[in-house]
Amino acid sequence: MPELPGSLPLGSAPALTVNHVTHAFGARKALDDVSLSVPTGSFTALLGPNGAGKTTLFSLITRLYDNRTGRIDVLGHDVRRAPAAALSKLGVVFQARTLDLELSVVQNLLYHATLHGMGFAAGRRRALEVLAQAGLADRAGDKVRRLSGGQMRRVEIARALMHRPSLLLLDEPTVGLDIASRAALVAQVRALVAQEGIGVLWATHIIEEITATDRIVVLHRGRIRAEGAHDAVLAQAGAADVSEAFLTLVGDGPDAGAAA
Ligand SMILES: Nc1ncnc2c1ncn2[C@@H]1O[C@H](COP(=O)(O)OP(=O)(O)OP(=O)(O)O)[C@@H](O)[C@H]1O
Repeated sequence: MPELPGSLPLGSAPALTVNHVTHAFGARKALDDVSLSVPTGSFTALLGPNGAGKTTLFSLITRLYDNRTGRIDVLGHDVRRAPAAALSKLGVVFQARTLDLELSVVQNLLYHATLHGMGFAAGRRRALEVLAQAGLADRAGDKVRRLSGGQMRRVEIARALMHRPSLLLLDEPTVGLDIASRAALVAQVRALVAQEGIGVLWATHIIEEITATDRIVVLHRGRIRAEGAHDAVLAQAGAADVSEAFLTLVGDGPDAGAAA
């Protein structure tokens, strides 16, 4: 079978499928019958305003919360029935920073490698590889505390890639970064999609981060308002650009949430 650059076989399962998932906190539904997919080799932007349900969705995919309705598959593995197989294919960068500031960059990565059952030598080799990919090979021995915010984010992405996941989730990774750091981060992740064929779900409310080759999922008040290729979402919203589509789909006007 032909292979994508990241050695994912063509025709393999999507990196992520979410089918009819609902999640409530008390009486409030944070997610309401949500279905979406992230093909391998795609950059899928999950676009939603504050409170849309993006973090709740990530918490269900990563099994911080248990999905009691519907089904979530990572590369064809049901996260409920086969959590070990599903989580082994999943890399995550959470909204809050989770590096140990007092350890070196490479120590942070090796800690993650150990959690994934990698031996020391293999872990070290892979750490240097992902740091080189992230343009941070020369910072491997530095304490994380000495890095800039943008560099820390890039280390977190490198760490998430240590175990060669097929799906990478990033929850508003550019929050608090300046424009140059934001651009470097987006470029790093787009290169991964192009070169390694992984699927990326990138949660954001920053429209400038989205390009015409992306897939877009618009989430608002826990419901999917649109999903598809960039141009298809614009056509569905009758919009000339993503900003206009976003306002039409999540605004408070008469057309808001027409798909709901
Ligand atoms: N632990 C919780 N307990 C109660 N309600 C919650 C909890 N977590 C989230 N919610 C509610 O669920 C809804 C979705 O929140 P969520 O954090 O998933 O949205 P979000 O799209 O990630 O927002 P943001 O962009 O602000 O991070 C909101 O109404 C929020 O108040």
